[in-house]
Amino acid sequence: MSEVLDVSKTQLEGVLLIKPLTNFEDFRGGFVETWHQEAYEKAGIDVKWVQDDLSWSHQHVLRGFHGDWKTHKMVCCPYGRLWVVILDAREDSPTYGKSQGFAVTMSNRYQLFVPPGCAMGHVIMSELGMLSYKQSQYYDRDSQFTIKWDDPRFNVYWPVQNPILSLRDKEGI
Ligand SMILES: Cc1cn([C@H]2C[C@H](O)[C@@H](COP(=O)(O)OP(=O)(O)O[C@H]3O[C@H](C)C(=O)[C@H](O)[C@H]3O)O2)c(=O)[nH]c1=O
Repeated sequence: MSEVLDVSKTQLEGVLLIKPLTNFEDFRGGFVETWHQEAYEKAGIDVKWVQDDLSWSHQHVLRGFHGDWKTHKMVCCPYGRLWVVILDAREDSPTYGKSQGFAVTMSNRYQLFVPPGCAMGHVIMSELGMLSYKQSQYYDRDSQFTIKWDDPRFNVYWPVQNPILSLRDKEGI
């Protein structure tokens, strides 16, 4: 049975920070539940996930910002240390244009619940970093939007100034 979730609001409308309390560690290693339907429902998070993803990157790789208008995401870091930034791209949101960064790491086990219309970017702070995220919609590249990591309109803080980027992220296309 899962422990009670520690769910807190963030500076961004609808984005939640979750600190799973099943942080079990012993001399062998550790264990954490990353989803428990009943416990998350009790915490007000009731989403049917249809896809689970793992993305791994080398130090200072930055992926994003990417988002779409339909998909909820549940994000965590199974390995390494990430700096994850969520940017509210919803023009009708009270926090439109605002961003918030989070250290999401294997050791803190933090999860982020990200609603549609919020773009996500992350940069790897460890030698190797893995992002794991659940999606409520199947991947559809054509329905995604991209915002440049350093778009001057949003003045986002990043702990890395010269990240390693894909062409898509370099061009913001
Ligand atoms: C997202 C996704 C990608 N792919 C394939 C498509 C490409 O052949 C390859 C890499 O895709 P892409 O370069 O778009 O991946 P990222 O730039 O890391 O972006 C993706 O992963 C970061 C972490 C995000 O946060 C984005 O939401 C997501 O778009 O994986 C799939 O087959 N299924 C998928 O759900």
